Amino acid sequence: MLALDIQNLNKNYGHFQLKNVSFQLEKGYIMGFIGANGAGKTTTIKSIMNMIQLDSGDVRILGKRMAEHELELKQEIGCAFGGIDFYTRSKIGKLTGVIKRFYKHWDDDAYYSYLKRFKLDENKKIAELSTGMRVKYNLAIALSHGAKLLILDEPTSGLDPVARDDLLDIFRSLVTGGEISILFSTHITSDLEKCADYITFIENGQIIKSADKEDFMASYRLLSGKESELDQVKEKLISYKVNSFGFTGLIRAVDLNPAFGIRAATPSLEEIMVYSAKKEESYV
Ligand SMILES: Nc1ncnc2c1ncn2[C@@H]1O[C@H](COP(=O)(O)OP(=O)(O)OP(=O)(O)O)[C@@H](O)[C@H]1O
Repeated sequence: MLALDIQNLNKNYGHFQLKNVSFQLEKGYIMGFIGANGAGKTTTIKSIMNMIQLDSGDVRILGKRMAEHELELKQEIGCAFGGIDFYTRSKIGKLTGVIKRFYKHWDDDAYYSYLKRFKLDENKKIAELSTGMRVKYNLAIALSHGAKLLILDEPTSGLDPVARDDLLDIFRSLVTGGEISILFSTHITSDLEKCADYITFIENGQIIKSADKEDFMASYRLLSGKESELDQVKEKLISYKVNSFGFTGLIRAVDLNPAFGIRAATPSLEEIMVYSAKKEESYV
């Protein structure tokens, strides 16, 4: 079953357009949503949540159309945009008392067990929470109202490596039962190498690729060779850099002809992002 199925989302802001954005997330998995600043990640997430009016497109969550079942589906979604700063002077307990009234299936036992698991003290004020604790508080809220789909916009940014690792472990443990699915956007590609099952890559409002992580990585090759070898592959490269040792360039695996005999390796997600972004600039 699909936790999330989005088809042909279009939104025109004039200077920026989401163009036929489509991708699917299977229930019980983690999808990382990557793309450069301004690529359209937040706009896509807001479209999924019906927070902005789309020009066209269809969003289905857990098999139901968001347009027709928004109130019902919002009970099953936990969404966080990094920050609950309006309530900074309230204590956790007081804020939870307000939030929980919105949810039909609120489970106090689950809430207290997540507070304990995430080492959150109800008597702390929101202002006193670290960035990592705020993310965990958001998760505790989402999980206590029975959210089956977590949509998180840059949940790990601003966290130190230990707090990030801790959160990624929590993400992995949450999807283990097969009931919960997570879509999260990030710039920190190493987080995805560690924890994502699927990767969706957006660039300039268009989905470049959405695939199983291994397939995603395998669909690109990073070539390195002597500058004299560059001419035979130049046209096929997404982009390349030249330095005193030769050149390094990214190519789609389907475009690589083994007869070229140029050294090829699997690129990291970061290299895929960097070289893909470079194609919009002039070649060096
Ligand atoms: N309400 C709005 N009105 C007009 N343009 C908007 C609006 N919201 C976002 N945009 C534009 O849409 C584009 C994509 O922004 P978006 O926030 O979706 O990118 P992003 O991939 O989340 O970027 P970042 O990684 O920097 O958060 C940007 O050019 C932005 O200026």
